[in-house]
Amino acid sequence: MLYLDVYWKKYRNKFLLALLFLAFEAFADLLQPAFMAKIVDQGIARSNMAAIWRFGLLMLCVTAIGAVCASLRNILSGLVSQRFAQDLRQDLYLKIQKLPQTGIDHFGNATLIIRMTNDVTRVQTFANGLMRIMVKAPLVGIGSLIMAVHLNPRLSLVLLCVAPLIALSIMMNMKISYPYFREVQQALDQVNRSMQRYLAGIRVIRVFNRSEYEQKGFQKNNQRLADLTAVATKIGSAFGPLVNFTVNAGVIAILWFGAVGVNQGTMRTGSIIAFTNYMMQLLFALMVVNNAFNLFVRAKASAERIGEVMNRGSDHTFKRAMLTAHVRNDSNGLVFHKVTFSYKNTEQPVLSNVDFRIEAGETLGVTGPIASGKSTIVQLILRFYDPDQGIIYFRGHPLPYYSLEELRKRIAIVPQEPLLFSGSVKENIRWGNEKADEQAIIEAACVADADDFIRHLPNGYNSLVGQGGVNLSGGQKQRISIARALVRNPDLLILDDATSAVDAQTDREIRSRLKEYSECMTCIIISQKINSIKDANRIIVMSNGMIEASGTHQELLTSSPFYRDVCEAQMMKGTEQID
Ligand SMILES: Nc1ncnc2c1ncn2[C@@H]1O[C@H](COP(=O)(O)OP(=O)(O)OP(=O)(O)O)[C@@H](O)[C@H]1O
Repeated sequence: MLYLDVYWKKYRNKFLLALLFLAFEAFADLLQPAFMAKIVDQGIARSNMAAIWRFGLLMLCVTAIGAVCASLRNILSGLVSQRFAQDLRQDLYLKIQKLPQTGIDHFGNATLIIRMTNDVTRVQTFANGLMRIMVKAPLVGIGSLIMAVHLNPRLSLVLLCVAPLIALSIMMNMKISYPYFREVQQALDQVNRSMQRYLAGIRVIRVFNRSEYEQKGFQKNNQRLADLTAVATKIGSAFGPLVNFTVNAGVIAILWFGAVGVNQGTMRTGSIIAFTNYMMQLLFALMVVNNAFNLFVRAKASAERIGEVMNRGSDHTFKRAMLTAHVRNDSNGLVFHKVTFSYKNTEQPVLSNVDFRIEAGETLGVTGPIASGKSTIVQLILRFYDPDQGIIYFRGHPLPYYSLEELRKRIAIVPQEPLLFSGSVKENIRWGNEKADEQAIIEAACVADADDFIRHLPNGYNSLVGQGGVNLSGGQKQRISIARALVRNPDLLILDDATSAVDAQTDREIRSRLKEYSECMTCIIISQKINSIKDANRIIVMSNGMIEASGTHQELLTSSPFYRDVCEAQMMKGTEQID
């Protein structure tokens, strides 16, 4: 948990100051039974009012100092723990932003959310507790022990028997309950995952009448969370009464021995009262330590889960210096050189020995059956993943030559599922390039054949789009998404099935405008629609992760049976006339 060092260094001084106030507070608590003994033995027993006043006032002063220290410590502990949690959440957010796709796949969305919220809160609660009570308890406990031994060494033997028993039960508590708290957090992840799944697919679930089925899945996860929490809490709460019982037995033993001592004239009543008080303070301290261990095991489990994310390395390496040796001067576009790749959980390679090139300003069409690896090509270009074998060159350099930011600045993608955010249409387009001015936005919308429909919206470019673009049709969303990609002025534009929801006429319109828009922009169009790719300089036909055929539209009509069949099928459908 080395990542916590940063926060320790940042807040160490304030933390230690809070502990100093806490120590004064503990000291004030410890003095009180001693004053009380003096009041009883020197004041009440001897009817000495002056002694009662003197020790009474001293006791009040010490209590007041303790109260001021407690207030200051409260202010500091609140401040430090909140700032610490804020920093931790912020850093975790930044770390998640920088995690490679393999890292995101590894954790999953649900657990990342829980780690950022619930786990951070647990660590914060523990840090706050440390400054409020957890450190005070051992101080008061040890102080009580010292004062008690000082007051009556013989009676202290009782403490020596009780204390190890209590320490033993606290250690057992920690050892037994720790694994359960880790499991509780994992179960919470599961509950979150079911909820996320439901919300993501809410429309489909309702249409298919599968709400009950989904509810059962949720119920199962929820039940597991409740069961595990119950077990973990039971274990924790079984130890509390055990500690309580042991200390109370100790108190009774002290009262019994004390009574015998008073009868024999070897002890004074005030000392017995003070001794019992110290014993109670020790009891309280040990109970707090026991609770603190409960909080500690939870916080430790949470801190480890946060640490797993914080310590996850970046798979991406920025190797500009190393890779200058690999420069390819023969191409200024995009080159896939014998690329083979599999996802972590796939046995067979998803791409095998894929080899193609497109020059700057050219258009590459990619087609092929479902799951043939078309979108995976895009994932590799954007470096969400790196190839297992082979090299991808962009503008003459292997991809790792560029920093991720630099690379992605030069590329724009229109994904299969357009993602719009709540805000105006204009804001959604400008999201692609915050420096884009009004004219650039309109120009991009015109190329994407979106200008016309946007102007017909109630407030034109200022019309509001709901989260996810709920108030727009699929085709409208796709066109705004294309405009957003264009305002980036990318060197490479990737359209991944980006016009699947627009009609053939609009599709043709967009393609012809794209050609005029930028002559030097390289373009990759992935599509099952032959019309969308037929004008490309080169088309590759993917099959089972391999390039089955490549060439121009005319060449493929003779060389690729798959391409020819798809072409004929789309012509026969009538709706997709190949022009
Ligand atoms: N993140 C992932 N993890 C594991 N396997 C994946 C992942 N993404 C895709 N795959 C698998 O890789 C294979 C190729 O998927 P890909 O999305 O590249 O196909 P595609 O040709 O684009 O398909 P489609 O036309 O349906 O979009 C599929 O078998 C798919 O299950």
